Amino acid sequence: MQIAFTKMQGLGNDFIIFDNTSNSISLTTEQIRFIARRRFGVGCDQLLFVEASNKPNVDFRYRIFNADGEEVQQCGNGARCFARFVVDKGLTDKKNLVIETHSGLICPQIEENGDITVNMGVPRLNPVDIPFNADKVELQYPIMVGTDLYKIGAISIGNPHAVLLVDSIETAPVETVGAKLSLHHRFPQRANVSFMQIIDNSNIKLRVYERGVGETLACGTGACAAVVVGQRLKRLDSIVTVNLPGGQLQIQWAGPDAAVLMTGPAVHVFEGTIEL
Ligand SMILES: N[C@@H](CCC[C@H](N)C(=O)O)C(=O)O
Repeated sequence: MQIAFTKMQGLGNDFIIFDNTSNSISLTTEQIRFIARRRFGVGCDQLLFVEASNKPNVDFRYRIFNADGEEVQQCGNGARCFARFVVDKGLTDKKNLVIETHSGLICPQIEENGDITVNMGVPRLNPVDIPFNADKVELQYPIMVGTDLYKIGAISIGNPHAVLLVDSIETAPVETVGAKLSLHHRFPQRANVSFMQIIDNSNIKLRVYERGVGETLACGTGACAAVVVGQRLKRLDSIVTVNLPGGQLQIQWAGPDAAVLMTGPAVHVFEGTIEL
């Protein structure tokens, strides 16, 4: 079976996108892992499926699979690539979209300069909604990783995140502590783990160990999570430039009950077909 796909990237967080508005492509976990595997398959961090929505006033449905084959709820860089894809493919001529995901609606808007701003919804801090094992909402939670004690912000941007503050992004223990926290028993659905160095009130550096992938060059929801945690600690302003290994995102959050807005690029890389 030959399947057509589009390769896209947002700050080096890369995606294989399948158009299921006129197809009914269904892949097994093994096929997803094969496609995502670098050097053996096409290679990507996530696979995205564009589908029609049957909800009123909703333009499309968006499904996301991590490279390990697991379906997840949300993806920030993927949302921008999704919006660029549906416009470039002529599936819509709208500049403001409403997209259904497993964790609610998100609203991408195509900017004049080609960047895309996505309303990622209101961040969820209640432990039960993340989900994270804790009795009440705290700014930071103490958590043991082996014999070491860390403090994390825990938050959902539609998907679960832990955020740690570090003095130096270069020496942050992303592959070690990130991997362990991602699988920590207090996150029953596992977590994405961000390491944030605060440069000043409106600039941070960030590296993210993504659930189901490992460290990526950028994570949009991780950037949103870090800015909300930094603001709640009164360390960040309402508009923040997030410097990730793959480039910059602008994140805006006006505080409790406000939605997080993420602005950044989405880039088409190539079209391909794969034999499965
Ligand atoms: N790269 C993404 C997040 C993708 C999903 C994540 N790994 C998860 O398991 O929740 C982003 O840009 O937000």
